[in-house]
Amino acid sequence: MTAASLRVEGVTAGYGPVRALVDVSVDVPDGAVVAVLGGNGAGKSTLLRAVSRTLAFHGGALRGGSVSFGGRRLDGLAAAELVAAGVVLVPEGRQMFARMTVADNLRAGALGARGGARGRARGGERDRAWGGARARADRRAPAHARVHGLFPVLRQRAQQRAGLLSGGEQQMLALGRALMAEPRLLLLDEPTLGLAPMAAARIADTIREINAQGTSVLLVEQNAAVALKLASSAYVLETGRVALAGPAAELAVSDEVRRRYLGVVDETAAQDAESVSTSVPRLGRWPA
Ligand SMILES: Nc1ncnc2c1ncn2[C@@H]1O[C@H](COP(=O)(O)OP(=O)(O)OP(=O)(O)O)[C@@H](O)[C@H]1O
Repeated sequence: MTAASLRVEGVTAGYGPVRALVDVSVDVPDGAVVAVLGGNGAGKSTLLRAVSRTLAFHGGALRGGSVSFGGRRLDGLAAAELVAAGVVLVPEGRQMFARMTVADNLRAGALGARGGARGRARGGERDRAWGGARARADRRAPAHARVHGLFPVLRQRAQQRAGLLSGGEQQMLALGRALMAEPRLLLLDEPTLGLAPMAAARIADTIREINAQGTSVLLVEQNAAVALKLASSAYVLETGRVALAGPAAELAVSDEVRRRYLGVVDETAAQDAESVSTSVPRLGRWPA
């Protein structure tokens, strides 16, 4: 295993009586984009929670297996320690501080594992702590420069409340905030969900660029066509188990993936249907 590869081995996890993952193994080689596909409830978010040590926040627990990054076991760490280890989750729904400015959201991302600056402190004490934290965050000039280079709009909107950004801009802020912690591995949960096609394409391009700059990515994405284009390898989860895995280019042409996740109509059925109507769509709702 190289310095920054992720290895999920035989992970079983669930919520109370619900078994959401069963004996799941996933590898993200250093520098790779790896996609996880699957229908609703297949266990994709649970996998990211198992890696990011956030299962407990959702009432879940890891019940077996191990997760390691760069040879270091992650399953004994607290969620906050993950950031220091170089692993940062961008959760589904972006979850920014809507009433804080864009600039302060980015600063919050830089705090990461240092933690506590806004934690237990109150009133003036909290303001002083946050002031110190802001100053520390502002020293992260290379991370700031990288984020503003990727997302010039975040510099233009620096003093605007995050809640006023468009959906696409909020996703940029969520990615930017994660990058402020200078991660070696990003865990992305549905980054294009709910975005218009142009905004989704923009986010996909940015993920490619972030990866080209040296950050590995484990990508959960409902848009299978986008995910398979970005990724070098992919895993398909079905009811908590790995049903298919392999190079993304191979999965993209596999009949099962095409039918179930790329919305491609079965050839024979399509030909039968075409004999009745010439307007049968060969491709479903996912844009290429
Ligand atoms: N907080 C929770 N408490 C109880 N059960 C949960 C919780 N979160 C997820 N589950 C269950 O765990 C299973 C896997 O869910 P998970 O959210 O990981 O799937 P998913 O592939 O990400 O699906 P989706 O795309 O719908 O989010 C499902 O049966 C789901 O109902």
